[in-house]
Amino acid sequence: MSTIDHLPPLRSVIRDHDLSARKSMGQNFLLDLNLTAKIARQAGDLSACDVLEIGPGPGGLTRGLLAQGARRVLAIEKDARCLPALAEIAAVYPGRLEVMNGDALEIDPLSALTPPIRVAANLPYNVGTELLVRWLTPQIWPPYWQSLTLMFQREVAERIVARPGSKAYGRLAILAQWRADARIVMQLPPDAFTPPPKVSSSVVQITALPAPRYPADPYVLSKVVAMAFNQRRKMLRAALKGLGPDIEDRLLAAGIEPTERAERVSLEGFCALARAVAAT
Ligand SMILES: C[S@@+](CC[C@H](N)C(=O)[O-])C[C@H]1O[C@@H](n2cnc3c(N)ncnc32)[C@H](O)[C@@H]1O
Repeated sequence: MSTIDHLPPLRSVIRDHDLSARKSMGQNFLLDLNLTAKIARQAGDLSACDVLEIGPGPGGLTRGLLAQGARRVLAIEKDARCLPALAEIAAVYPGRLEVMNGDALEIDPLSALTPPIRVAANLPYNVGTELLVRWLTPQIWPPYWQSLTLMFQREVAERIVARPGSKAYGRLAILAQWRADARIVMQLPPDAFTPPPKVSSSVVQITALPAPRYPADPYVLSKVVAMAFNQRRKMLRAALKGLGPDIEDRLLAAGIEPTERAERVSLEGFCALARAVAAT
């Protein structure tokens, strides 16, 4: 049986290329091409975009992104065993799929991409959060990406879209929602993957805003938020005392009670605090 792109079904690809899943590589493959097509559609209009994909594996999502009309896909895959399968996809989409073999934590793909850029990935769970934090804390505005369409374990997805007052609210929510709209667009049970992971998964759609929601220096905001949530049970005047002896005045200038705890402070409040700290 062949699919719409005239490539073999993913089970055959895995068998023919001997791609037995490796836990050490965070390999939980999506073999249902209807599902990967659905995730690719969540990424929006790809026709004018370069798409960065991390961890294409046997290429299910890659095929979805290309069939969806992506101008070009740059895929970074650590496991060299996947390269022949990906080369077969590249042959069906001439000039539109480039694969880099290596660790996404060590490769900076920016110079190889032409804006507008979207990122789409069924991320290896062991590196997903670290990659997201990097994408959320670039040195420049606007971010180099228009959108991030990313699979995470459900608990991490909930941290990205969390609101103040919830246990999930923290650094990920603030960094994501400061510069983007973030929402969960799909939920996937473990048995959607081969092999099934222990946890459920969610696809998060993070769409860059034309400008940050509130003014703040990204470095200062990042630092303040990291410190505040590092000791999330402490009052802010204690958690942030490393920012200087006058931290209580800074908190008050931002309209925040020094006895407040980080998880009850809104995004707007943290941006005001970043401005008050930067004014030192
Ligand atoms: C959860 S699987 C997803 C595979 C495929 N995209 C799919 O949806 O079926 C994660 C993929 O990321 C790759 N990977 C793991 N760590 C990586 C890293 N540090 N850099 C790049 N790829 C990595 C794995 O080899 C695997 O192919």
